[in-house]
Amino acid sequence: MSEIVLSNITKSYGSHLAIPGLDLDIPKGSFVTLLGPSGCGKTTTLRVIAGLEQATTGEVVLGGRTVYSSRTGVFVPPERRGLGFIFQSYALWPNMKVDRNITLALSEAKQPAHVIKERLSVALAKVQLTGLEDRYPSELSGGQQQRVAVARLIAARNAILLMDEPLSNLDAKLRTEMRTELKRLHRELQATTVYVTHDQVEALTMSDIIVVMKDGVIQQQGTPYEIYHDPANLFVAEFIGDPRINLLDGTLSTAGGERFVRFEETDTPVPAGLQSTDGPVTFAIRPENIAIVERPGPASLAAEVDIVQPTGSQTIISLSVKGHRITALIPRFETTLAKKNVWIDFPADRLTFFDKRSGTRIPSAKPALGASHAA
Ligand SMILES: Nc1ncnc2c1ncn2[C@@H]1O[C@H](COP(=O)(O)OP(=O)(O)OP(=O)(O)O)[C@@H](O)[C@H]1O
Repeated sequence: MSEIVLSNITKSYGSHLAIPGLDLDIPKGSFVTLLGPSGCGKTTTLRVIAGLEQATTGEVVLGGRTVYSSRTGVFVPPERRGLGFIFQSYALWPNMKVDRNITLALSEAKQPAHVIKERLSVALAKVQLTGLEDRYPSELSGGQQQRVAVARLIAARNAILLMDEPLSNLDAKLRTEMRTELKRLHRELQATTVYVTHDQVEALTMSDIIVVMKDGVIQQQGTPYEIYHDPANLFVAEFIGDPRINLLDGTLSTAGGERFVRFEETDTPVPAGLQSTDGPVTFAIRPENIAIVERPGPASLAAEVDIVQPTGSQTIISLSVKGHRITALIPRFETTLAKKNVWIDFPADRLTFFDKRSGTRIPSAKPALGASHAA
């Protein structure tokens, strides 16, 4: 069942059309992330759902209730939409202590005192702030302030939670911890959550569904697996993944009933059923799918290792193949390969093909990668 439905939403700021026409259907209880580069319209979309921004045209339905319709003139203000939100700045009241910050909405909603007390103590315990309820926000660290904002969401028990880059002000370690906390929070509250970020790791680690946006237009909507392994176009392929996906120009050809992609005079088999005629094509391979081999096979390419960057459990290897820069990622700590000549293979079932002109993914009969997805 859908909890949030946006239909044909447009949003203009003066003559600037930030959202040219957006349809989005968010299932009840899901964690959906709006992901994209700065200025792609993520925050605007979230603010339209919240009612902090009024769309120029379209319709917003929350939990079956129309809260905005340009056709009928309905506009329900944010405080009556039954939402909880956390924004980049945690928006705590500086003049109120932690307990009041957490329970303000409950007392305004005239909840009985015993309910407020119980929800406060549960929320404080969940974010591990018990004992700090008498402090003012200025007496807390950034991470603790963040957790107060989370505690407020826990206490409010809204059916819909909206979060706009809530972790962006935190240091890397705390961000990783809070990611886990927010994911746990979502599992426990089962609230429909819309999360805005430009950080692909946050999107991949936390979401049920990722919506990738560019210039106010949805490029792809899918599970993290689909977005990572089956990008709909070159924009999505390049935006997701660190180190970035390798994009190469080749030529599709057919010989003896077999299909190949020719790249630097080497023919690599392509996935079965690739729906494209012979000719120029862009193909992509993720760094972790490049095989560095000791003995060349018929489709191996000679490469020179340029830079080797161990990151701990993995090593990023920058290679050069006849002047083309190619990045490989190997699952171990490696320091001995620098400046060596090696061979690399592109496994056929790991190649993704894109139309050179439109940048759209070319479908194939490629089987799903890896069994872990199905598990
Ligand atoms: N109040 C405003 N007045 C004019 N233009 C605006 C306003 N708010 C947003 N925009 C424009 O609308 C577009 C979408 O902005 P939005 O803030 O939604 O992007 P975003 O993807 O959330 O970016 P960021 O990651 O930088 O926050 C941008 O081009 C932005 O400049």
